[in-house]
Amino acid sequence: MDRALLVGLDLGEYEMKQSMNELASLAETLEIQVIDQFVQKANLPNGRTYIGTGKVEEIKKAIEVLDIDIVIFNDELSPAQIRNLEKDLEVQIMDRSFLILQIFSKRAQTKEATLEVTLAQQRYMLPRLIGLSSSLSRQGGGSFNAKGAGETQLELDRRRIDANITQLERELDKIKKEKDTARKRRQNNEIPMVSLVGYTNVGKSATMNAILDYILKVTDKNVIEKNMLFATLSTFSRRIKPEKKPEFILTDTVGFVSRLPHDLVRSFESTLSEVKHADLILYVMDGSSSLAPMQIETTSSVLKTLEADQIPHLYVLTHKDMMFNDHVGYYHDIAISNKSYENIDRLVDLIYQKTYGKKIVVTLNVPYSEHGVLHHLENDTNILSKVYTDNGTEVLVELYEKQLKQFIAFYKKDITL
Ligand SMILES: Nc1nc2c(ncn2[C@@H]2O[C@H](COP(=O)(O)OP(=O)(O)OP(=O)(O)O)[C@@H](O)[C@H]2O)c(=O)[nH]1
Ligand SMILES: [Mg+2]
Repeated sequence: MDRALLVGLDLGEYEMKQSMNELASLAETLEIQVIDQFVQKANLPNGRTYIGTGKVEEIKKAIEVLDIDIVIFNDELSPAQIRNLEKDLEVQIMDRSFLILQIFSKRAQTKEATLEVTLAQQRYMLPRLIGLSSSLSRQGGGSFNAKGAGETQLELDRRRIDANITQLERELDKIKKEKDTARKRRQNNEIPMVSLVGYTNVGKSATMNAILDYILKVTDKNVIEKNMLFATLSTFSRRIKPEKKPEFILTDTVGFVSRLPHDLVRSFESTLSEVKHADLILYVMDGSSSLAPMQIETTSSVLKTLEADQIPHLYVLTHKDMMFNDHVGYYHDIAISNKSYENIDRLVDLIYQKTYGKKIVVTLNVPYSEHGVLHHLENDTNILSKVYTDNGTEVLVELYEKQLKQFIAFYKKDITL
């Protein structure tokens, strides 16, 4: 197991302790052992080494004493900073972005996610080739200062990465087009699409499973839920069709983390396109965590980047079973438990209200020639009564406002007032 030191620069921009703890969890996700951490207060990062010269010296000593293999920085470093730090500290240097990219790369399971992570990694590497090639050449015993041969190699590497990026973009574009077609088909059918969105490890997948299990009594189609960062790296969509109600598509998505590498958000366009085209977004937060406000802020800012911040949404707090009292300080539309399933039915009701509108009761007159319609009504609405008349079946039904469009030809009168 690699032994690491964490280093953070406190510029007063965010809560440092919490951010360093998160960095430690990210490192542990990659099975890196965190031995110690250093935080320095500053007004500005040092252009050459990110942290100040004195701090570099202090860390160098710690590296020797503690037998450290890697130093991980809680920010994205410039290519020059990585290079200089590698030279000064003589161990592997990682920044926050690199760490997150590594986790995504290890976890990616679908072809789409694998392509996206690889693309993000290549985009991240391109401007940093000099630093990377320096550590490669050091491993090979050569000197990265050697001009000529080194530069040619660099140029070759750059061209190879450029070609890779083009190829990956092309493959992803193909997948995106296929998904666009599938989505258009669903949109034409007017099936609402609902996306679960939020910080990593807040309970998005668990909410999906709870809905599948509690409402549909389906357990074999569950998605993976785990107490770890980035358990989900692909979007999974499931059709939700309770008895006597219309259907909607529920999508579980990749979790966010604060300061997600820019390259990653850009590369996950295809996966996150699901979110961009949703009819309703469920902002999922862990109601038992003091980090909920920070998590929701991060989520909102990523959604803004995706231009998805104007989509109708609901704030959903999970872990209701772990909240110590009913007084919840965070703004929310509903608090649920994915363990006891408390309020899962109410969440589903809210989803219907937001996507299909309010419930109404109407009388429909269905001619006997329209065989399919009664069957459709039985499946998708709540039939209150049926009377067989000379002109056809007169049905009193309870349904959602937006469903009426499908049956408007048979509309007789509105009972709801
Ligand atoms: N007690 C309790 N645990 C929950 C609840 N919701 C989720 N969990 C647990 O919290 C952990 C994280 O849940 P996930 O559903 O995997 O979280 P996620 O948001 O999908 O995380 P990523 O896929 O990593 O982004 C799991 O161990 C869940 O079982 C809840 O309401 N109550
Ligand atoms: Mg998940």
